[in-house]
Amino acid sequence: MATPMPHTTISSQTLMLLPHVSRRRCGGRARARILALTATPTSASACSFHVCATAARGSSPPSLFDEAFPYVAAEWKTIVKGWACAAAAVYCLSRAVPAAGRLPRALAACGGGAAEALKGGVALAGLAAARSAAAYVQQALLWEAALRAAARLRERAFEGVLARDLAFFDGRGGLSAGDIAHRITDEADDVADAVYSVLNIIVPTSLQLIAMGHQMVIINPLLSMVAATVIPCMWLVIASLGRRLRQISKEAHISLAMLTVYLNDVLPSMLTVKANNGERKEISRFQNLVIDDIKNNLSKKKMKALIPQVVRATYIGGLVVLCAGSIAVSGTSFDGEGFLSFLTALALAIEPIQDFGKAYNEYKQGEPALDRIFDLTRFIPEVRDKPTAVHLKSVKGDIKFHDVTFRYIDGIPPILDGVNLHIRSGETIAFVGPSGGGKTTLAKLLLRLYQPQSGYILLDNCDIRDIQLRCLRTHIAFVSQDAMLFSGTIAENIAYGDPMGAIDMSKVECAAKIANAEEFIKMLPGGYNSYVGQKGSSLSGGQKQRLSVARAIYQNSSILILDEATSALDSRSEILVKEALTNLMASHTVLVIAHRLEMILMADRILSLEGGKLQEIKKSSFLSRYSQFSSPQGTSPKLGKV
Ligand SMILES: Nc1ncnc2c1ncn2[C@@H]1O[C@H](COP(=O)(O)OP(=O)(O)OP(=O)(O)O)[C@@H](O)[C@H]1O
Repeated sequence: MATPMPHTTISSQTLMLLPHVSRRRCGGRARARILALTATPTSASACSFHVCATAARGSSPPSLFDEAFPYVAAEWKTIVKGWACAAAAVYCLSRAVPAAGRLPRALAACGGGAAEALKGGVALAGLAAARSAAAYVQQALLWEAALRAAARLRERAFEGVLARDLAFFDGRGGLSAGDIAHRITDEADDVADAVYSVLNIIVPTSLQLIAMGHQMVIINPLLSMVAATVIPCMWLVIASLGRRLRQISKEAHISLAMLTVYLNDVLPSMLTVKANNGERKEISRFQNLVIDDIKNNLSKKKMKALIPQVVRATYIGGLVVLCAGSIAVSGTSFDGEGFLSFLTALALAIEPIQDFGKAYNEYKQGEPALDRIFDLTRFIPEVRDKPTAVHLKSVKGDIKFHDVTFRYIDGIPPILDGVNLHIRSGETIAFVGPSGGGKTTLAKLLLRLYQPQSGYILLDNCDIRDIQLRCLRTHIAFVSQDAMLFSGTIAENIAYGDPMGAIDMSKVECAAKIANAEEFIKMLPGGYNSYVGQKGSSLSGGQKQRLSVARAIYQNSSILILDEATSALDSRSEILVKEALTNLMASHTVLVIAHRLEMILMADRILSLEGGKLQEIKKSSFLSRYSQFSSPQGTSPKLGKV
């Protein structure tokens, strides 16, 4: 007998798509709340390993820089090419500085040496053009690296979200779907901006600063020292304003995130809004959020506008100091040509200093976004694969629950209280009981969407914790009450279990036929290629349900769970689907959670789940107990929550 053990991997198979309503630029939410999250990688990427290894060691969490480094380092080839272009651009610039200083003399000598002046001008123009071209390629390459790094991070974050336990999506994870979508879309863009700025300052800006500083020192060391006093002043100003900008940016991020979350909530609920005349109320809620957003965003924009002005003012102040310095040293061998070259070099040195400031600010703005994205990946799921988990090629469908006790939240009575159950291979079991009795929960435990607090479940005498999650869920087809469909075509929805682009159309058509969906599909203009709209919004409840049944049939699993799978069907459709299910029941282990008498009577055994306890009901006593529900027309009566 298998014993309860901790588990190991992840499957995203059963997770629903996150609604995506997103806008550019959003960021922080209360950090304390976010830090409650945790995550583990599904892929063996270097980045994932790094984070997990640290988590496993129980050491202090890695710094943001450490976490982000592998994503950026993966783009090293593009970065090196970009930096090589930067070096070329700086080389052109350093050649242009003395050439600029010589130009006035060449122009003054125009009368006697026009060719000389032309040569100097052409050389300068050539250097400027070469510098522009190199700078352009440098920026394009560094942007490519930054965007690719952000895309990797985005993928990793989504992977992390899919690896989360289902409980995270039940609202106990502390994050709404809108917030998650926002982090993965908009905030990843903020991270790209920050990465670009940092890449840009590491080499191009530093090189330019060093090259121009070098030029200045060659021309006039004393004056260079005077000029150098301007740099720390500017840097102090930039740093202090940057800290303030980070705080303001965080507030702006929060207000924009709240707006996104709100839209994610309200847009999919339009039916309820309209049916309840909620439009005015929603407009005023939206306006309040917009006002908040404007206030915070405006503060951020003002600060961003203020910083260059302050930097410029410091720069001009510095130049005044420099002029005074130049007067003080006028007795030295500082000629006009040297002075012009010096000023050119100084002007070109100021540019990278300003870039340092901009990059610092960009990084400060991107920091909260980076933190929030990594928060999606910092966790270890409760339900995961053991390293020794096995893959079962096929299963017979023999299921045993041993003393299974489960509650969603600590401190409340268990939903399942020491449940023991043996379902033999090929059996059909109907689960009945009051609403909220725990029927769906029982099915979810079999799928390992949650972890029982005690007891264990065996599939073909193998503890389901010892079976790879992907494998387990491949052998169990689940038709949920919600008949969840995804944006996409009918064929894509039926063949959801297959990888993208690997749809077996003959299998799709066959599944649709068995599920009695073929008739309505053929009436659609695009047939199997018709789009179903967001969450299948263009289809009726019964049509969605038939597609869900078709999806389960397509999966061709040994175990079929039908959770009120026919509740939205009319009696004619129900009869047809019932016939199809009768055929499937002959060759599958079927768990039916049903409220319709006919569906219940199709089962070999009827089990009632109430107060956490399972009890078998004989068909005869079940029939006599509920005979009052029999429909006069002979169609399947709905029992309600029995
Ligand atoms: N994700 C969840 N988090 C917390 N409690 C939950 C969650 N899902 C279900 N519950 C609670 O667990 C209990 C059992 O729910 P379950 O969906 O299993 O009942 P059910 O018998 O299938 O009900 P119904 O027949 O109405 O579908 C209910 O009280 C429900 O409120």
